[in-house]
Amino acid sequence: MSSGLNGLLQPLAEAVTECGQKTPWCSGTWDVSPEDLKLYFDSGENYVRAIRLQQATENHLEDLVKACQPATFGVNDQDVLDESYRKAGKMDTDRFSINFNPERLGLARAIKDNLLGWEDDGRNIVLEQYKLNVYGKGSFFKSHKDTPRGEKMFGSLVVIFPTAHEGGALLLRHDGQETTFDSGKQLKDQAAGTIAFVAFYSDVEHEVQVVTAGHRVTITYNLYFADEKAPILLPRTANQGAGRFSCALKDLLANPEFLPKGGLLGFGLKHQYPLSSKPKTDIGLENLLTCLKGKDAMVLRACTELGLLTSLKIIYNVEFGEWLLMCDKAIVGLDYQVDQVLEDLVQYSGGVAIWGKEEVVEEWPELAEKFWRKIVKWVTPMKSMTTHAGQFVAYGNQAEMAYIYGQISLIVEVGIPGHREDPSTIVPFDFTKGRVEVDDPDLSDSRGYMMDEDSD
Ligand SMILES: O=C(O)CCC(=O)C(=O)O
Ligand SMILES: [Fe+2]
Repeated sequence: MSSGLNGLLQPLAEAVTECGQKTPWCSGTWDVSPEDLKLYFDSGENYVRAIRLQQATENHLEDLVKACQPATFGVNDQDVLDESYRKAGKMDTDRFSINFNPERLGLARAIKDNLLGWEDDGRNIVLEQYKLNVYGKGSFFKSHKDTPRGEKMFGSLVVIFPTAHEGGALLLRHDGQETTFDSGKQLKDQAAGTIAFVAFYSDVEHEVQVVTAGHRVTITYNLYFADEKAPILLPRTANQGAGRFSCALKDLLANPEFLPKGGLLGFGLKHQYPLSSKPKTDIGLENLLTCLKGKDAMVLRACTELGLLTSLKIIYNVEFGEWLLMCDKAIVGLDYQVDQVLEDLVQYSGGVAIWGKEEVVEEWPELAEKFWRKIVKWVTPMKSMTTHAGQFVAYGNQAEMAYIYGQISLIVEVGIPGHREDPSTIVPFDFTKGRVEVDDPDLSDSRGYMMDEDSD
């Protein structure tokens, strides 16, 4: 029976895979006027200096280096200066000023269109100037993810100014995809009034390779979704993949053999999203529905358009992989060493068990009877997290742990044939009636609550 269902889900799963081809970054060069490249900065000696970046000499740039402070980075909530991990100069926004404005120059618009695929969409993004950095000879920044600064933050923009440099390429990695952007080479043969830029989603791991000559001067921006009232911010451009997914889903819902008793479909999201890490906060995941990226947004849009009820959930892998628990919010601040973790989590988070390990369920059927309330059919592999905080070290560009990246799943409620958009028609799962339709999940992808943002 379950293999029949798996067979029916195959075209849907393939359609999602196909939509994932778009890269989670975009890059290029942009022409600007000489006036945009005039940088004013606090020399640290009670006067302000100005340099024209497009014609700055090595001496000018050395003055800029002297006015910078060594760049630190965040390891969990500690601000760390460690020049074996990050060697660069930084200047905070209150110490410099520049005419260059990505919104006025149309760069913000291009990023919205390219990274998010939001051409024709009236809604918007907001850029926040974050820091100026100077990477002189020997400077670098090892692999990290930019620290999330709120649910609405979805990415980063790095603008690289036309000062001659060699090395210092930016390496980007995400989910098996990888690219390198060598700004020194990109800018070398361009007119003096050209900048280079790279924008990427927040969960992209990246590193700056060693600068071997010259100075690489950058300004980084945090990218946010604008605060919109509309419930869903989604790409409007119907790309081919999205159309195919939508058709596959429509066909499936029309097929009476598909989930004859109704049920839950699960999509492990491709991207990670910022979750509040404040203990015992009651922040649900609904807000993140407006912040989905790339193909995650596409799946949500298609399901919503077909009238299906959707929600975001965190799947916790608890008690060393013995149970999977589906929760509406992130769980922070509980003592995870207690024996009764399953019961605690159900009580504090309103979670429900969606799977139990066979041996455990056989030994404690009363637990399964009490907690096992739902089953989920996964279209894209489930993304689960363990609740063991402190197991991983998070390397970010800032010491801040108000938000940490988490793995989230989209759950779609599918009613019985003819009433697909009515979740109340779903025949409740009853553990005592057997495990027939349950596949064992692949737990190999379970991650710690604090995501591992590897250091090498
Ligand atoms: O300069 C770059 O290309 C990236 C810098 C970076 O990753 C950061 O400041 O967090
Ligand atoms: Fe970064």
